[in-house]
Order: sequence, then structure tokens, then C-alpha cells
Amino acid sequence: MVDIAPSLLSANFADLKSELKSIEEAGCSILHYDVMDGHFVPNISFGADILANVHQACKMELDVHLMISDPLFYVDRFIKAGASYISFHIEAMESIEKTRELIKKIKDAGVKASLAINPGTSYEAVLPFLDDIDMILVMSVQPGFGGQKFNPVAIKKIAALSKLKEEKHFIIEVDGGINATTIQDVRKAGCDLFVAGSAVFNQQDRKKAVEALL
Ligand SMILES: O=C(CO)[C@@H](O)[C@H](O)COP(=O)(O)O
Ligand SMILES: [Fe+2]
Repeated sequence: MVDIAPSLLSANFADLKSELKSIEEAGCSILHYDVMDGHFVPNISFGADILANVHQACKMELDVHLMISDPLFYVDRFIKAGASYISFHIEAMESIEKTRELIKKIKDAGVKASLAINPGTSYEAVLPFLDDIDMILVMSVQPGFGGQKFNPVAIKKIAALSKLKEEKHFIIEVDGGINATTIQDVRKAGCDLFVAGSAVFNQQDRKKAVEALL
């Protein structure tokens, strides 16, 4: 699997319906949805109510990236709003037990569970959970904002995790600073799903932008 997940964070929020249509018409089947709480990250984006509207307005799978401090408390709302994937940050969790509890809660609801790691977090942090998760989200920027520069620290982590993929059955997603140049080494390292915000939504022709990445 190799797929592009445009990040809605870089869209024009006053024109959401046609923004969604433009990426569906570009052939995208998955949309990345960045939830920021102004606490875990120094920015505020959108929550579960807007996700429910987006779910009604398009057919794409919704890849929810929770950059929030208490994901265990808020996760039900995103499940109910139509998430297909839910990523939460390992840095936001207080213990291994709570992390396991949240993974189980997501999977019991029939949603794919994913652990996200910041650029400063070792890939080894996710190893205890590999039997249970569906995806690992490797951040290639410090979370909080779109349009930042790609941090190559993600490449080594993806290469290391990629070696474990066949045995453990998860996919790898990369997020931050992905463009037609940076995507190349990440793809070679074994990444499956590529988030692209500014590289897609800052281009007039969305189809061309997605094709350039693929
Ligand atoms: O989670 C985040 C940022 O915290 C991302 O999903 C960005 O929204 C990706 O945007 P680009 O770096 O591709 O512009
Ligand atoms: Fe994201």
C-alpha cells in the first residue's frame, strides 16, 4: 500500500465542501484530520462536531490525528463522528496500562488504532504495542502547525519499524513536511501512508499535486 492522505489543516475552512470535493476528485480515499487542543500543542484546530460534518460531506476514510492531552477522555466523540483511524500520541499518555486501554477502546469500536511519535521520541517506545496497533504515525515535524520543514530523523525510525511490519501487521504513516522531494527517502524506508497538507492544498490543481507525490 502507498497512499496520500491530504491534511485538512491546510484547506480553506470557509469553503470546506469544495475543498473536500477537490481532493476526492483527485482520487484520494483518505483524509487526514488534525485535532489540536492548545495544550498538548500550541495551536487550536477543530474537534469532533466538524468531523461529523466532514463525514457527512464526503466518502473518504477519516484519519484522525489527536494532538490532545487527554485522548482517553475525548476519544468516544471522534469514534462517534465517523473516524476510520485514530492516532494518539504516546507522549500524551501517563502509563503503559492507559495506552493499552485506549488502543482497546478504539479497536473495540471497530476503528483502526494508531500510535503517534514526536521527532524526539524513539521508535522503541511503540515496540510494546506492536501486536495490538494497526498503524504507527511517525512525525517528521514537531506537531502543532502545517507547512513546516521535514525533519529527516523520521527516516531512520521508519526504516527500523519497517523491518517489523511483516511479522506484526501494522502500517506506517509519516506526517510533516512531505513534498515531491522529501517523500522519496521516506518511501524507500518502507512508509505506506503519507500525510501532505501544504503540498496538496497550496496548489490550485489538487490532482496534479497528488500525482506529483505518488
Ligand atoms: O499533524 C500535523 C502538524 O502537526 C500535520 O498533519 C500537518 O498538517 C501536515 O502539514 P504539512 O507539513 O504537510 O504542510
Ligand atoms: Fe497530522
